[in-house]
Amino acid sequence: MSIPATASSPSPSSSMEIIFGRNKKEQLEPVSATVTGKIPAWLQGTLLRNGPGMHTVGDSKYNHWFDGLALLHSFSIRDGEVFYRSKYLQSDTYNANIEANKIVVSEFGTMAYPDPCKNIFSKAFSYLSHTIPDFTDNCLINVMKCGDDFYATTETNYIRKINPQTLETLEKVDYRKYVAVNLATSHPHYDEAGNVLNMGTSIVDKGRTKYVIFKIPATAAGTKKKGKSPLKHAEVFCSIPSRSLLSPSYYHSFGVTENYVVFLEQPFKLDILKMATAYVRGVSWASCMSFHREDKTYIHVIDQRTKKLVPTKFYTDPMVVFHHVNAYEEDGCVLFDVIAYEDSSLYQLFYLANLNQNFEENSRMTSVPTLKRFAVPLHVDKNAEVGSNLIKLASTKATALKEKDGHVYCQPEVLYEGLELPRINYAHNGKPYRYVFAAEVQWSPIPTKILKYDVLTKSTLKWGEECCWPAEPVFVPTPDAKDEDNGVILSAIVSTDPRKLPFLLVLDAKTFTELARASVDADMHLDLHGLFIPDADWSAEKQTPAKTQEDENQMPLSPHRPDGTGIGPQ
Ligand SMILES: CC1=C(/C=C/C(C)=C/C=C/C(C)=C/C=O)C(C)(C)CCC1
Ligand SMILES: [Fe+2]
Repeated sequence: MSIPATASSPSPSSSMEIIFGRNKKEQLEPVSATVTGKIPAWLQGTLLRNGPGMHTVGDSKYNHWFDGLALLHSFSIRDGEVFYRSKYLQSDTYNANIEANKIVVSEFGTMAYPDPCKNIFSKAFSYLSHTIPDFTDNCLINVMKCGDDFYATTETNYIRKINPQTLETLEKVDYRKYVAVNLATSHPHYDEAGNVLNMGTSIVDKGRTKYVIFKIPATAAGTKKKGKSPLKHAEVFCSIPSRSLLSPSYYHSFGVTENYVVFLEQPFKLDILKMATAYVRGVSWASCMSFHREDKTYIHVIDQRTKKLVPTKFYTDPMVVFHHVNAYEEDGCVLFDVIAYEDSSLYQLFYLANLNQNFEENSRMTSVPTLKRFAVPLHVDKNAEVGSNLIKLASTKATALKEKDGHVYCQPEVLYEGLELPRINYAHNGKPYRYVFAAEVQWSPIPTKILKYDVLTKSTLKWGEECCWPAEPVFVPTPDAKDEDNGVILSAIVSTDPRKLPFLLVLDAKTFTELARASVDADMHLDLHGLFIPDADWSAEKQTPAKTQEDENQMPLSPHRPDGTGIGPQ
C-alpha cells in the first residue's frame, strides 16, 4: 500500500522519519485534550499503552524499532474529558544510557558496550561467564496486570512495576526469582478472576531447554501485605521440552481455550551458541534468530486439567506467528486463529534503516500477515484411515490429515490477508467468537487503517484517514453488553500532517463510526500494545493521594462505576 505524497502531506520516507526516527518528548504533566464528538458517558477509565519512544541517545542510534527506550503514555477518560500524559520508563537501561549519554545496554537489534570509563572488563567478563548474559529491562512492549499491580513488559526475564496513574517506574522484578525462565512473552492471558497465565523459555537449565507455562495468581492471600509481590505465588503450570537444546523456537504469544493451551513451536529459532558469543562478536540478539524454512511448525496442545500435552503429534507447514488472536473448543476439536507469515520478514522490516530510507521499496514485506484458522482433533480415531481428514466441523474448512505414523498434518483456512496487532472482546477469549479488531497492513508493516473483521460473514468495516497512523485497536465492552461488539474501539492515532495533532480515536465497535476524537497537543509516539483500565478496576487503597491539581482532575471517580461493572484487563 503506497502512501500518496500529496502537497500537504510529507513524502512517505519523511513520514517514516517523523514516526520512527525522532525521539518523542515526554508529557510529564497531564494535558487536557480537545474533544470533538461525544465520548459515551459509561466510558470511564484509563487507556495505558507502551512502545519505543527514544531511538537515539547522544550520538548513538538504535538499529531496530523494537530497541527504542520504553515510553509509557496514558489517556485518562472521565466524564467525556480526556487527559494525556507520557513518561519514559526509568529502567536501569534508561538510567545507564542517559547517564552515559549513549547507548550502553544491548537491545533486540543493537549490541551495545558498557561505558568505556566503566570497568569494561568486569562487564565483558560477566557476559562471557554466563551462557545467557544479563538482559535489558527496557520493558517497551506491553503492560501486564497482576492483581492490583501493573507491570511494563518486554520479552526478557525482567519486568518493571509501574504506577498506572502517574506512570512512575517502581520495582524491577526478575521472573527468574519465581520461575526458571530466561525469556517470557509480553502477551500473557488472564482468566475471569484475573489470574495471569504466561509462557517463557528456560534455556540450558540443568542441561535442558524447555518452554515453561506459568501461572501468577491475581491476589493470593497475604500478598496484600506491603511489598509482597503477586509473583511470589507464581507457579509452573507445565513445561514442554524444546525439540532442540540449543535452538529453541522464538515465540511472541500463545493461545488458550477454556480447557487447553495452544503453543506453536515454530521454525523461527534462537541460536543459543550464537547468543552466548554475540557480545564478543559484536552482533545483535536479532542476528542470532533465524527462520528455518526446511523445518515444520509443531502444534502443542496442553490440557489445563491434567497439565499434560495431548499425545497426538500435530504439525503444519513452516510459518512465523507473532500474534495469536483467539482459540476455542468445538465438538472435540481445538480451533485457533493466528496472524501468520511465510517467513520472518516482519522483524527484518522494522530495522530503522529500512524504515527511514526511501520507504517504498525497502518496506516490501515478502509475506503479508494473514489471519488463518487451524483446527486440531483432540481425539484421533485409531480406525480412521490414513490420509483421511479428521476435522468434521461445518464451521471451518481447516483440515487435519491423519498420517501413517500417527502424526496429524494440519492445514488452515485462510480468513483475511493484511492485518496485524489483533484484539478481540476479551470476555470472549478462549471461547467461540465472531469479531477481530486489528490494524490493516498491506505491503508496508505500518498500520494505515483500523479494521473489524467478522469471521461469520467474512466482511470488514474500516476506519482510516489521510496521514493518520493508527495504533493497535483496543476494544472496551459496554457495561452489560448483550452483543460481542457492543462497545468502543480506542486507538492512539499518530499524524504525519504537521497541521493535524495526534489524537485518541473513539469508534463505535458495532458500526465502526467515529464517536469522538480527543486531540492532544503533545509529542505522541506510535506505540505497540497496552490495556484499558476501567475506573471500576481502581481499588480504593490504590488511589495515591493526588499531588497536583491536575492529578486531582485525574482522580478516578468512585471505585465502582454506577452499574458496578468491573471488566478484567483487555
Ligand atoms: C532483548 C532481547 C529480546 C527482545 C525481543 C523483543 C524486544 C521483541 C519485540 C517484539 C515485538 C515488539 C513484536 C511486536 O509484535 C529477545 C529476542 C527475546 C532475545 C533476548 C534479548
Ligand atoms: Fe505483540
